[in-house]
Amino acid sequence: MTAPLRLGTRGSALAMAQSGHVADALTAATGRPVELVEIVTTGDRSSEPVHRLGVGVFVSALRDALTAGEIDLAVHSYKDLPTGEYGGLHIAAVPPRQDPRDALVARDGRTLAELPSGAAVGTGALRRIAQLHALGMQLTVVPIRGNVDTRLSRVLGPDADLDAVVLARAGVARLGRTDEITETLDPMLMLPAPAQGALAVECRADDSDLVELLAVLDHAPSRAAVTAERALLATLEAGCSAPVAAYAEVAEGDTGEEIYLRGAVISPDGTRDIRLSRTGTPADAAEIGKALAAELLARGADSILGQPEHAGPGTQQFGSTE
Ligand SMILES: NCc1[nH]cc(CCC(=O)O)c1CC(=O)O
Repeated sequence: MTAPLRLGTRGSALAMAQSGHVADALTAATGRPVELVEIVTTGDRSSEPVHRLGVGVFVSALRDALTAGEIDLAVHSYKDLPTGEYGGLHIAAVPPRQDPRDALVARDGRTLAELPSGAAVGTGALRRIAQLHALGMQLTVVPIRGNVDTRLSRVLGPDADLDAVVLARAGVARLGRTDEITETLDPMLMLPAPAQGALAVECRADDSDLVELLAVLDHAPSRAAVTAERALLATLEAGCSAPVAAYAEVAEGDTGEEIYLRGAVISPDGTRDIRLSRTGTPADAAEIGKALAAELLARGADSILGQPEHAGPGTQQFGSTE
């Protein structure tokens, strides 16, 4: 009998759901048994706000375990991965992406437009804070952190203290709680984070049998979309944590597959808001992302990104602040 593949995962409900989903898909496609191995990360142990820690802390323990050979593969929320290359590891599959949009969970089933003036809306990511401010509504934006259940309890629990929270629809869906969503936010208003809703299945680059095996889980349109969004982020990043949003859609056009990429850079107070888009073919995903980033910079994104007060200590080496 073949030894089970060891899939390293964080212990959070979200990570377990994602890892379990990939493990099942892999077994279904290849017949190989997969065992989940829980890895505790620095991020799980800390109570610091995520925008200070950088989400890279959730990732590095899994990558260390992969490098050390303690596990064979790891499943990450793609948007949590730093944009830089990680030596010796390879993203062998990007499975079909979930709905990448953000979601509102509000009291009394309210939508964004129905929130009362002064409503307290909780969210963690600077990207969401900035876009909530940019709406120009009379909202009180409250920075929050914690896992998806904790954030939902700020609205739904017995100790609820907020009128609404904004979070990734995919995370809520993976926990089976889509019924709690009162509005899925239009990307025109709330452009998602680069790679939101996508997973990355990673293994050692020299584990060629596994690289080949995991390819069955790869979904080309999802990979192209994520490639465009992350190329945009990487180009803009330059060691800064200002709010960057990007969303690529891949669809069948008149002349074959087309990719439509939207990108935005918004100042945290919402007063400066630069949004642009670009289309092309999925094969050119990375170039489209870089080109759109360059256009954003040319339209003034550099002056938003360059403001040092937006780069918290310790955030330099981490891409996403989601
Ligand atoms: N911020 C952390 C995080 N990382 C991945 C997800 C779930 C959604 C996804 O896979 O993109 C979430 C929760 C959220 O942003 O609400």
